[in-house]
Amino acid sequence: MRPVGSKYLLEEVLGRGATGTVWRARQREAAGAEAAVQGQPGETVAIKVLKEELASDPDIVMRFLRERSVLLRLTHPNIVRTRDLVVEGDLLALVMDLVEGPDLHRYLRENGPFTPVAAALLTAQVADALAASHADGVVHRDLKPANVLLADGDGQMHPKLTDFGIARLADSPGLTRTHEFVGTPAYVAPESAEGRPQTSAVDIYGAGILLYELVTGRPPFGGATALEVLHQHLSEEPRRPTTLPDPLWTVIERCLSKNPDQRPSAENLARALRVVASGVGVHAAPAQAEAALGVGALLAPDPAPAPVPDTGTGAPLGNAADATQVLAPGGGPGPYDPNAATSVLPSAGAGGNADPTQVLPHGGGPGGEADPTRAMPPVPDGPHPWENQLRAARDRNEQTQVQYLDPSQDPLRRRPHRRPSAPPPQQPYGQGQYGQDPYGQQGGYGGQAPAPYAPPQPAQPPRRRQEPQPQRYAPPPEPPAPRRESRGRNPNRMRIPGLGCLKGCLFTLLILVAAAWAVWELTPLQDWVAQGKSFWEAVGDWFTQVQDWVSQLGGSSDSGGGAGTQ
Ligand SMILES: Nc1ncnc2c1ncn2[C@@H]1O[C@H](COP(=O)(O)OP(=O)(O)OP(=O)(O)O)[C@@H](O)[C@H]1O
Repeated sequence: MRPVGSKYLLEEVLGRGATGTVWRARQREAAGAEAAVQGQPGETVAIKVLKEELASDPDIVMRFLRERSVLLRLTHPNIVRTRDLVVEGDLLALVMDLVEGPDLHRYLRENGPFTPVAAALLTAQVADALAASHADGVVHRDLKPANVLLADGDGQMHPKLTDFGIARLADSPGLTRTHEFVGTPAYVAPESAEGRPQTSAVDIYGAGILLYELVTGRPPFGGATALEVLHQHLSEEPRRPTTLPDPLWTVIERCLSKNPDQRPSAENLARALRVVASGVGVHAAPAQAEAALGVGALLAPDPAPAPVPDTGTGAPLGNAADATQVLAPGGGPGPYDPNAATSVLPSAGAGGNADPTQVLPHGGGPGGEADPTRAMPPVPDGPHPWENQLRAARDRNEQTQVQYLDPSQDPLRRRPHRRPSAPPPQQPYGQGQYGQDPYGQQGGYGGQAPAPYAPPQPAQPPRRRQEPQPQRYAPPPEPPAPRRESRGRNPNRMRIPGLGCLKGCLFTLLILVAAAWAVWELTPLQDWVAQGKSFWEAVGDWFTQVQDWVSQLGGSSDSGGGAGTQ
């Protein structure tokens, strides 16, 4: 067991991230007055011991100490409380409340996507945490499922947001100067990816991605390389899962607005998500369903987002998802592994020779010598290589001519097998699965299919109130394809020539006989013609007469012939 300061003993590793290792630890004695929570001897805590590279960077140590008061005062039921910060020699550690329970990334991986109601309620609590921190001027910038711990209590799981301090450490002047980023493309907001100024709106974007991932099992943007993913954040719209309730999609779309000024505040997001959760469930009353459909009205753009200081010129990619990303120096995109852990994105530093294996600046400039300029404030030195790479990628995209193509002229669309299959009919909201487990998991690991929705409530959900929706390109409707007439083929493939005709003749004969019988029996005809004989007797007589007549004809012709020859 290793001591941390004089107050804590590390017992067992709980997990490792890109910025450090988290330990289960025990308190030896009550912490000093500077700690937010003094604690009791024997109490169990979690301690994140930051990597040596961080701990040995004077900038980071300074920032760590400067942020102490901010981190220690951040208290909220949905935020993992930081109890103490320890700086000792080369050791930098955050003492936190120990959360017994998995993180959301692991939970999602093991249990599959959530129902819309459960996802909305869980994200609402994350938004509560963001609202509290934003009100305090703290922007997380590293929102991702791995940073949401699920505390187990009363058979329910309470999401708790953690790692608040880490993104702030990444703001270290040392980091910005050497152009190294801690972050993961899957959760990065477009403005962060472009190195534009960041505000609390980056957390709202992260919450939108998290919500999308909760209901589908994966974040909306993926790709073979980190650059590809970042590019999608900048220019692609997320694909809507077909069975997602309209109100939930409205929330996701607003959070994922490319323009940060269009995103709602965390407080409004939390409120909107609760309205959605109560309006799309199976037990929703008509008024609740109506309110959910009008959720867009609650998602007005945040008029005063909290600014993130010192961002805007090659700012760190503060948002990280669940993928460790290393971009090769010189801008070449490294391999993108969306299932790895948190990200460190070194890029070409001065001279373009950043070490892609280096997690964070170590000791100073290349070569490891201490950098004498380190204590100085960051100097913005032109656009960050990331910006250049992304702009170049975007320019390439813009050069691609996108022309309107008449769908009837589109050879692919005309091929029936290429026509996209008609989307399944949108089912009414309300999934009765919430409550199956604490968070209404849908089951099926990583399943892309969102939860099937229960049949409508007795009352039909009222019509959607018209919301000003962002304009999206909608291709002109295709002319309906002519219906193919069924050829009505007999499944019996053997064909007998003339069989159809013969059947027709026999059928006609049968009808004639039946008609004749009916006329004979039902009219006085039999009395007039055959002295009351029945139909069949009369027919038999006629048949005999015809037979006699034919044989007489034959006999007379024979006798005639014989006379001639005599
Ligand atoms: N307060 C805590 N209580 C219990 N477990 C924790 C606590 N904080 C973190 N953990 C666990 O420790 C592990 C590592 O955490 P850490 O924050 O280092 O990982 P990460 O979020 O994947 O990486 P990063 O450093 O990039 O944020 C995670 O699996 C997490 O569940």
